[in-house]
Amino acid sequence: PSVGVVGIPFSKGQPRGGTEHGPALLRDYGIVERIQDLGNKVTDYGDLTLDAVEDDKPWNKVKNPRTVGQANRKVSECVSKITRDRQIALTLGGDHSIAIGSIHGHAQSCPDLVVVWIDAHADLNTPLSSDSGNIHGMPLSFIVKEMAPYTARLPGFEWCQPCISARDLIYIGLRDVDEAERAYMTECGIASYSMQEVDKYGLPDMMERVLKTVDPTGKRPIHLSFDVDAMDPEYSPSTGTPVHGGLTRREMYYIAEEIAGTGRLSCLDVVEVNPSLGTEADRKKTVRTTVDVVSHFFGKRREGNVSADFKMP
Ligand SMILES: N[C@@H](CCCCC(O)O)C(=O)O
Ligand SMILES: [Mn+2]
Ligand SMILES: [Mn+2]
Ligand SMILES: [Mn+2]
Repeated sequence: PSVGVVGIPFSKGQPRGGTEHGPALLRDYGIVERIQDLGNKVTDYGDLTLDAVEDDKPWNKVKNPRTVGQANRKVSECVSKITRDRQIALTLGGDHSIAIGSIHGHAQSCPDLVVVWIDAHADLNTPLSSDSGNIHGMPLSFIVKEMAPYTARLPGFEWCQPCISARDLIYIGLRDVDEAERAYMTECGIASYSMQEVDKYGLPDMMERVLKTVDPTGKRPIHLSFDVDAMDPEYSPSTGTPVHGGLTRREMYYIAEEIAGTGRLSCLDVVEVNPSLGTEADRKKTVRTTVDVVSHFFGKRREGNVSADFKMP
């Protein structure tokens, strides 16, 4: 399959500088080459140029609304173009607010997409429910149609219409959900497989349930939004909001190989790698694990791979 990679050097959805260096670090550790070496045809579109909006006053507690809105409009245009050209989009973040543009753009060319959100957090706060005011904790409230009554219209988001139904979204890995987010999920009927369900069902049964729930016909394009903080901090320490008791490297490999096996991965977000956090060893561990996991989303199989042009020796 052909893959379009775009770097989204962005950090204004949260207060810890450093996620803007995520794309460069992932590239330095060979994320593009690893995907190419698996036989994928890869086009690297480079990094988006994202500017801060002058005098971007908070909206209530919400920080950098215009800057985040403007950036996501660009993300949407870019992802829309990549997916319209029938390429799998790979967006390298950047904080998780970039998923607003990524899902919006993907939905322009694949309106029947489903979203699998792999994260320790629900990222479903609204501008009024958020305690932190960090938009990386709110992306899905701008995207899920049933959330519209609760989501205030922010300056900079005039372009953004919600584009998926609650039944087209499913979570994996939740273990740090705010009260309002839990209430919204119940109200809207959003399905979730938290770490409790991961342990209760085990991955094989859980992944079957996830895909059956969100895509029973097994035909719909998959938007996989992967927040590296879904993994246990043991594997991905350099991230802004780490939470203990997360997914292991093996568990992420399994999930990635099952998603890849559907042949319907249509956009992958890889977000919240923050090279500025932790020790040099933490940074190396985080980016190496992330690149390894991403290779399994793009065809790497632990049973072994044989390239198309392999000649039996
Ligand atoms: N729920 C917290 C933490 C959000 C973490 C965001 C990450 O998952 O992208 C908040 O709203 O600030
Ligand atoms: Mn997130
Ligand atoms: Mn998270
Ligand atoms: Mn731990």
